[in-house]
Amino acid sequence: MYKILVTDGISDTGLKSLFDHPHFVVERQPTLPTVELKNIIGDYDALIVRSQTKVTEELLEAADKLRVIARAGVGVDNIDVNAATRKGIIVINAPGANTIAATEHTLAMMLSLARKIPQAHEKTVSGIWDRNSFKGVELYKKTLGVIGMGKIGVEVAKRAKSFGMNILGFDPYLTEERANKLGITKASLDIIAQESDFITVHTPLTNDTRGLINDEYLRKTKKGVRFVNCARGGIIDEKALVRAIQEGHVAGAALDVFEKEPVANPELLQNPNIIVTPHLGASTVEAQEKVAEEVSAEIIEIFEKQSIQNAVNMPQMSGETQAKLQPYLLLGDQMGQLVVQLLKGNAPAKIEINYYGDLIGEDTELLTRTLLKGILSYHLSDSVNLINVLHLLKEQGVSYNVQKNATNKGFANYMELSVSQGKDSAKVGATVLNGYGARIVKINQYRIDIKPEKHLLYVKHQDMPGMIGKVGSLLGDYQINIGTMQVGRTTIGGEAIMCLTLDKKVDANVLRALTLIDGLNEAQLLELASVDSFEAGRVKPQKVESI
Ligand SMILES: NC(=O)C1=CN([C@@H]2O[C@H](COP(=O)(O)OP(=O)(O)OC[C@H]3O[C@@H](n4cnc5c(N)ncnc54)[C@H](O)[C@@H]3O)[C@@H](O)[C@H]2O)C=CC1
Ligand SMILES: O=C(O)C(=O)COP(=O)(O)O
Repeated sequence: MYKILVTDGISDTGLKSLFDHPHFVVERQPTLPTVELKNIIGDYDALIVRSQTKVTEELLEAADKLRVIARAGVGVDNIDVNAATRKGIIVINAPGANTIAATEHTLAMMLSLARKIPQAHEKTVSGIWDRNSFKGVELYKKTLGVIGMGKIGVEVAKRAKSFGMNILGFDPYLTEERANKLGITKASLDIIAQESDFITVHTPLTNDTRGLINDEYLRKTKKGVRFVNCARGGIIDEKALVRAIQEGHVAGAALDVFEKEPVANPELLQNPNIIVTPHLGASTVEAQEKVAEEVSAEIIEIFEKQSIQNAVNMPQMSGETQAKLQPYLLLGDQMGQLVVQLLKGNAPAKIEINYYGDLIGEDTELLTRTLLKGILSYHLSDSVNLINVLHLLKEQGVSYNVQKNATNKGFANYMELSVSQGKDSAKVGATVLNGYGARIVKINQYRIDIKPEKHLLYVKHQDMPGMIGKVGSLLGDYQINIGTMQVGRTTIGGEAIMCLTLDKKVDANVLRALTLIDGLNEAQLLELASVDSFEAGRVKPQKVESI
């Protein structure tokens, strides 16, 4: 049973799939301060929040079971994503689910700003019929600068066009071609400043966008410009904005979001040219159902199927790519486990991953993380997962390098994983054979062909007659059934290897007895996590014995 904690006001209808699911228990704590949240967070497997709950590093320190933080919305600036990543916690959001709500709110704010609707409403309900103080301006034929042409920016631009506005768009990802298709003009920030009558921001709050609209930028803007911010407080520097409005350079602003929420700054709240709403951009019935539905569905997928769609701290990839990579993921994890065991207890200092064949055309980031996790999980156990593996690798000072090779290794697809520590090194090569499944086809310098199974016996011996029989009969004496056996050698009569799949684990006595066979130099038991225990996030390999 997985326990889900829901803080902030999240739609019951949207959470229905979780409420109805037999494997999940949902508990609500909508108003708990962070300090108290810290006392209970240790009990939960997943946390669902909106923008109000601050998911800090301190809170996460107490979150020992937490595997998923779900943001029922878009912006994750209230979540310490780095701290979550270090702890191996997946952070997901619901991109797109509130796009229309935020878009419509932006348009509502722009129209309200242009026609002073909130000010006029307030006066009218107070009993004063004032038809002189609220002369507005039209949007028609005005220029709107849209900074951040992502999902919301684009929808705002489309709707503003229907008001007869001329649109200038700025976004590092906006191409000329896309701008033409949207019927807008791709512009620089400076051109937007010089030409816009209205400027609306739709970027996330990042180090780059904090204070993007500051004193210096405001000085470049056209006199009488009006600003809308329904994205994040802090993108427009509030002090600079108030100054520019007081000086009469900026005509007004409509703000839904603030540097500090709830907003208390009287300079903003009492300025007659600034209209405000309390972070309502996503607050529609439809958007709230949709964000909650999306994160609920994803939480179920993550816990039940280990499939992740919208993680902000994991590589994003299409369903098609995920499906293509699926057969390689378990194999990749097993290769990692195998190669580190071949280093005999040493932790690798360097890791080399090489992809060949069909794999070079794929987005292999997830596969790379899986291979690396397989390696690290041997020493770090289940504290390592696909989320924190790169961070842990860095922390351990292990370097890794990935190469995609155009050369062919004789297989339609092939991956090779090499690890080294000082003068010790180990290598495992593997492929997925169409119709036959995963195969380990190389161990160190030896070519072999084995299906990865839970218990493997790796033997180094002299290449001479009778060795296979001796190993086979000794294992038989101990009632150990052999599934498959493969031998490999590089020169006749030189050192050779045997790799056997066994039906059960062999103990140290058997390994010792094997090394007493004349000509047998080394026997090592290799253990792989079974298919059943493979989860995208966690694999628990056993430590190996080797003689
Ligand atoms: N007021 C509210 O209740 C809501 C606020 N939001 C906020 O709106 C913002 C935009 O959301 P979406 O459009 O869904 O996100 P999105 O990810 O689709 O778009 C963001 C765009 O900003 C662009 N960008 C990033 N840095 C930039 C920079 N320095 N200059 C120009 N563009 C830059 C990105 O390239 C991207 O295209 C987010 O901050 C989100 O949190 C979203 C929903 C509701
Ligand atoms: O989705 C976003 O980024 C929002 O800002 C919406 O915030 P909320 O979920 O309404 O607290």
